[in-house]
Amino acid sequence: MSAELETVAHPDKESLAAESAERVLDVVVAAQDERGEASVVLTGGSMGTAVLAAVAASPRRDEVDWSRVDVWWSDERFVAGDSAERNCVQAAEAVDGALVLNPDRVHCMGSADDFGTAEDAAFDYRRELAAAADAEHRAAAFPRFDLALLGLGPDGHVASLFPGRPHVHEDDATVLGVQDSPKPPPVRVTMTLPMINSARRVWFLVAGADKAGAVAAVRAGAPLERTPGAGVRGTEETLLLVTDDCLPG
Ligand SMILES: O=C(O)[C@H](O)[C@@H](O)[C@H](O)[C@H](O)COP(=O)(O)O
Repeated sequence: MSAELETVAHPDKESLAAESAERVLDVVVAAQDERGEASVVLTGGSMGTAVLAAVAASPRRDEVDWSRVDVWWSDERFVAGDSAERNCVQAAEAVDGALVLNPDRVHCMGSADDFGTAEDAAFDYRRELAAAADAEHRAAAFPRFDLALLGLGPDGHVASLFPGRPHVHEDDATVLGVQDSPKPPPVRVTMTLPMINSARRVWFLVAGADKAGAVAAVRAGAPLERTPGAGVRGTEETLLLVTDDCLPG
Protein backbone atom coordinates (compact mmCIF):
# COMPACT_ATOMS: atom_id res chain seq x y z
CA MET A 1 0.00 0.00 0.00
CA SER A 2 1.35 3.49 -0.66
CA ALA A 3 0.22 6.90 0.48
CA GLU A 4 -0.73 9.62 -1.99
CA LEU A 5 1.58 12.61 -2.31
CA GLU A 6 0.68 15.71 -0.27
CA THR A 7 2.42 19.05 -0.86
CA VAL A 8 3.05 21.55 1.96
CA ALA A 9 4.45 24.96 1.03
CA HIS A 10 6.61 27.23 3.19
CA PRO A 11 7.64 30.86 2.58
CA ASP A 12 11.37 30.21 2.77
CA LYS A 13 14.15 27.70 3.55
CA GLU A 14 14.31 28.74 7.22
CA SER A 15 10.63 28.09 7.86
CA LEU A 16 10.82 24.85 5.86
CA ALA A 17 13.69 23.63 8.03
CA ALA A 18 12.08 24.77 11.31
CA GLU A 19 8.63 23.32 10.59
CA SER A 20 10.07 20.09 9.19
CA ALA A 21 12.18 19.71 12.34
CA GLU A 22 9.03 19.96 14.46
CA ARG A 23 7.39 17.32 12.28
CA VAL A 24 10.42 15.05 12.73
CA LEU A 25 10.24 15.46 16.50
CA ASP A 26 6.49 14.69 16.45
CA VAL A 27 7.13 11.41 14.58
CA VAL A 28 10.07 10.31 16.74
CA VAL A 29 8.26 11.12 20.01
CA ALA A 30 5.15 9.24 18.85
CA ALA A 31 7.23 6.21 17.78
CA GLN A 32 8.96 6.11 21.15
CA ASP A 33 5.64 6.46 22.96
CA GLU A 34 4.37 3.54 20.89
CA ARG A 35 7.31 1.15 21.10
CA GLY A 36 10.15 2.79 23.02
CA GLU A 37 12.33 3.46 20.01
CA ALA A 38 12.37 5.05 16.56
CA SER A 39 14.10 4.49 13.23
CA VAL A 40 14.85 7.36 10.84
CA VAL A 41 16.55 7.42 7.44
CA LEU A 42 18.53 10.58 6.71
CA THR A 43 19.71 11.97 3.41
CA GLY A 44 22.47 14.29 2.27
CA GLY A 45 22.19 17.70 0.69
CA SER A 46 21.62 21.19 2.03
CA MET A 47 17.98 20.78 3.06
CA GLY A 48 18.49 17.44 4.77
CA THR A 49 21.34 18.94 6.75
CA ALA A 50 19.39 22.12 7.54
CA VAL A 51 16.53 20.10 9.04
CA LEU A 52 18.95 18.13 11.20
CA ALA A 53 20.46 21.36 12.51
CA ALA A 54 16.95 22.64 13.27
CA VAL A 55 16.12 19.45 15.20
CA ALA A 56 19.33 19.82 17.20
CA ALA A 57 18.48 23.47 17.96
CA SER A 58 14.85 22.80 18.92
CA PRO A 59 13.86 23.32 22.56
CA ARG A 60 11.77 20.15 22.09
CA ARG A 61 14.80 17.95 21.28
CA ASP A 62 14.92 16.60 24.84
CA GLU A 63 11.43 15.09 24.40
CA VAL A 64 13.30 12.29 22.60
CA ASP A 65 15.54 9.61 24.10
CA TRP A 66 18.13 9.89 21.31
CA SER A 67 19.96 6.81 22.63
CA ARG A 68 16.96 4.81 21.40
CA VAL A 69 16.84 6.17 17.88
CA ASP A 70 18.30 4.21 14.98
CA VAL A 71 19.72 6.51 12.31
CA TRP A 72 20.22 5.21 8.77
CA TRP A 73 21.17 6.89 5.49
CA SER A 74 19.45 6.57 2.13
CA ASP A 75 22.73 7.31 0.38
CA GLU A 76 26.34 8.15 0.98
CA ARG A 77 29.35 9.27 -0.95
CA PHE A 78 31.96 6.52 -1.33
CA VAL A 79 34.97 8.56 -0.20
CA ALA A 80 37.30 8.61 2.83
CA GLY A 81 35.39 8.10 6.07
CA ASP A 82 36.36 11.49 7.50
CA SER A 83 35.78 13.39 4.25
CA ALA A 84 33.70 16.55 4.50
CA GLU A 85 31.78 15.18 1.49
CA ARG A 86 30.34 12.33 3.56
CA ASN A 87 26.65 12.70 4.40
CA CYS A 88 27.19 11.18 7.84
CA VAL A 89 30.06 13.62 8.53
CA GLN A 90 27.88 16.56 7.47
CA ALA A 91 25.06 15.23 9.65
CA ALA A 92 27.34 14.99 12.69
CA GLU A 93 28.54 18.55 12.08
CA ALA A 94 24.95 19.80 11.75
CA VAL A 95 23.97 18.18 15.05
CA ASP A 96 27.25 19.23 16.71
CA GLY A 97 26.87 16.93 19.68
CA ALA A 98 23.44 18.29 20.70
CA LEU A 99 21.75 14.88 20.35
CA VAL A 100 23.21 12.07 22.47
CA LEU A 101 22.88 9.13 20.07
CA ASN A 102 24.03 5.57 20.73
CA PRO A 103 26.97 5.03 18.34
CA ASP A 104 25.84 1.42 17.84
CA ARG A 105 22.56 2.79 16.46
CA VAL A 106 24.12 5.28 14.04
CA HIS A 107 24.39 3.24 10.85
CA CYS A 108 26.76 5.07 8.50
CA MET A 109 27.24 3.49 5.07
CA GLY A 110 30.74 2.12 4.41
CA SER A 111 33.55 4.38 3.23
CA ALA A 112 36.48 4.01 0.87
CA ASP A 113 38.67 3.52 3.95
CA ASP A 114 36.96 0.24 4.80
CA PHE A 115 35.79 -1.21 1.50
CA GLY A 116 37.43 -1.75 -1.87
CA THR A 117 34.37 -0.85 -3.89
CA ALA A 118 31.01 0.87 -3.43
CA GLU A 119 29.42 -2.48 -4.24
CA ASP A 120 31.22 -4.05 -1.27
CA ALA A 121 29.97 -1.23 0.95
CA ALA A 122 26.45 -1.72 -0.42
CA PHE A 123 26.58 -5.45 0.35
CA ASP A 124 27.72 -4.68 3.89
CA TYR A 125 24.84 -2.24 4.42
CA ARG A 126 22.35 -4.83 3.18
CA ARG A 127 23.75 -7.15 5.85
CA GLU A 128 23.40 -4.45 8.53
CA LEU A 129 19.80 -3.78 7.48
CA ALA A 130 18.97 -7.50 7.60
CA ALA A 131 20.55 -7.83 11.05
CA ALA A 132 18.39 -4.95 12.28
CA ALA A 133 15.30 -6.67 10.87
CA ASP A 134 16.20 -9.83 12.77
CA ALA A 135 16.55 -7.80 15.96
CA GLU A 136 12.99 -6.58 15.32
CA HIS A 137 11.87 -10.18 14.68
CA ARG A 138 10.84 -9.16 11.19
CA ALA A 139 10.96 -11.71 8.40
CA ALA A 140 12.34 -9.08 6.03
CA ALA A 141 15.70 -7.90 4.73
CA PHE A 142 15.32 -4.56 6.50
CA PRO A 143 13.91 -2.96 9.66
CA ARG A 144 10.72 -0.89 9.82
CA PHE A 145 11.53 2.79 9.28
CA ASP A 146 9.26 5.36 10.92
CA LEU A 147 10.49 8.13 8.63
CA ALA A 148 12.73 8.64 5.62
CA LEU A 149 13.88 12.15 4.69
CA LEU A 150 14.88 12.86 1.08
CA GLY A 151 16.23 15.79 -0.87
CA LEU A 152 15.29 16.23 -4.53
CA GLY A 153 17.78 17.18 -7.21
CA PRO A 154 16.90 19.61 -10.01
CA ASP A 155 17.04 16.55 -12.31
CA GLY A 156 14.51 14.71 -10.14
CA HIS A 157 17.03 12.43 -8.40
CA VAL A 158 16.51 11.21 -4.87
CA ALA A 159 19.24 9.65 -2.73
CA SER A 160 21.74 8.57 -5.39
CA LEU A 161 19.12 7.34 -7.84
CA PHE A 162 19.61 9.42 -10.97
CA PRO A 163 17.56 9.70 -14.18
CA GLY A 164 18.36 7.17 -16.87
CA ARG A 165 20.34 4.90 -14.57
CA PRO A 166 19.36 1.20 -14.15
CA HIS A 167 19.45 1.54 -10.33
CA VAL A 168 16.17 3.46 -10.52
CA HIS A 169 14.37 0.32 -11.70
CA GLU A 170 15.92 -2.09 -9.19
CA ASP A 171 13.05 -3.91 -7.50
CA ASP A 172 14.85 -6.50 -5.40
CA ALA A 173 18.14 -5.37 -3.83
CA THR A 174 17.88 -2.96 -0.92
CA VAL A 175 21.19 -1.15 -1.43
CA LEU A 176 23.41 -0.68 -4.50
CA GLY A 177 26.77 0.80 -5.41
CA VAL A 178 26.77 3.71 -7.88
CA GLN A 179 29.74 4.37 -10.15
CA ASP A 180 28.61 7.21 -12.36
CA SER A 181 26.76 9.79 -10.31
CA PRO A 182 26.31 12.97 -12.33
CA LYS A 183 26.33 14.80 -8.99
CA PRO A 184 29.88 14.66 -7.61
CA PRO A 185 31.40 12.66 -6.17
CA PRO A 186 30.76 10.01 -8.81
CA VAL A 187 30.99 6.91 -6.60
CA ARG A 188 28.23 6.37 -4.05
CA VAL A 189 26.11 3.89 -2.15
CA THR A 190 22.34 4.20 -2.31
CA MET A 191 19.17 2.61 -1.07
CA THR A 192 16.83 1.56 -3.86
CA LEU A 193 13.27 2.80 -4.30
CA PRO A 194 11.68 -0.33 -2.75
CA MET A 195 13.93 0.15 0.27
CA ILE A 196 13.02 3.85 0.61
CA ASN A 197 9.34 3.11 0.00
CA SER A 198 9.28 0.57 2.83
CA ALA A 199 9.31 3.51 5.26
CA ARG A 200 6.03 4.45 6.92
CA ARG A 201 6.53 8.10 6.07
CA VAL A 202 8.69 9.55 3.32
CA TRP A 203 9.19 13.29 3.21
CA PHE A 204 10.87 15.32 0.49
CA LEU A 205 12.66 18.45 1.73
CA VAL A 206 12.99 20.83 -1.22
CA ALA A 207 13.93 24.51 -1.42
CA GLY A 208 14.63 26.87 -4.30
CA ALA A 209 13.18 27.87 -7.66
CA ASP A 210 15.74 25.66 -9.40
CA LYS A 211 13.79 22.65 -8.11
CA ALA A 212 10.41 23.80 -9.51
CA GLY A 213 10.69 21.56 -12.59
CA ALA A 214 11.57 18.50 -10.54
CA VAL A 215 8.79 19.23 -8.04
CA ALA A 216 6.28 19.58 -10.90
CA ALA A 217 7.47 16.28 -12.39
CA VAL A 218 7.15 14.47 -9.06
CA ARG A 219 3.65 15.92 -8.53
CA ALA A 220 2.66 14.95 -12.07
CA GLY A 221 3.88 11.39 -11.61
CA ALA A 222 6.43 11.68 -14.41
CA PRO A 223 8.05 8.47 -15.73
CA LEU A 224 10.59 6.97 -13.34
CA GLU A 225 13.23 6.96 -16.07
CA ARG A 226 13.19 10.73 -16.16
CA THR A 227 12.20 11.54 -12.55
CA PRO A 228 13.24 8.94 -9.95
CA GLY A 229 11.59 11.06 -7.24
CA ALA A 230 8.20 10.34 -8.86
CA GLY A 231 8.59 6.74 -7.71
CA VAL A 232 8.71 7.64 -4.02
CA ARG A 233 5.78 6.69 -1.78
CA GLY A 234 5.74 5.94 1.93
CA THR A 235 3.43 3.16 3.13
CA GLU A 236 1.44 5.59 5.30
CA GLU A 237 2.45 9.12 4.26
CA THR A 238 4.30 10.91 1.46
CA LEU A 239 4.93 14.63 1.94
CA LEU A 240 6.50 17.09 -0.45
CA LEU A 241 7.73 19.78 1.97
CA VAL A 242 8.80 22.69 -0.22
CA THR A 243 9.40 26.41 -0.35
CA ASP A 244 6.85 28.54 -2.24
CA ASP A 245 9.27 29.18 -5.11
CA CYS A 246 9.23 25.46 -5.98
CA LEU A 247 5.54 25.75 -6.90
CA PRO A 248 3.81 27.42 -9.87
CA GLY A 249 2.20 30.86 -9.47
O1 LIG B 1 24.17 12.64 -1.37
C1 LIG B 1 23.47 13.51 -1.88
O2 LIG B 1 23.91 14.39 -2.62
C2 LIG B 1 22.03 13.60 -1.52
O3 LIG B 1 21.54 12.51 -0.92
C3 LIG B 1 21.18 14.06 -2.67
O4 LIG B 1 20.19 13.13 -3.05
C4 LIG B 1 20.54 15.36 -2.24
O5 LIG B 1 19.56 15.09 -1.23
C5 LIG B 1 19.89 16.07 -3.40
O6 LIG B 1 20.87 16.25 -4.39
C6 LIG B 1 19.33 17.44 -2.96
O7 LIG B 1 20.37 18.19 -2.43
P1 LIG B 1 20.10 19.73 -2.01
O8 LIG B 1 19.04 19.68 -0.93
O9 LIG B 1 21.42 20.22 -1.50
O10 LIG B 1 19.63 20.44 -3.24
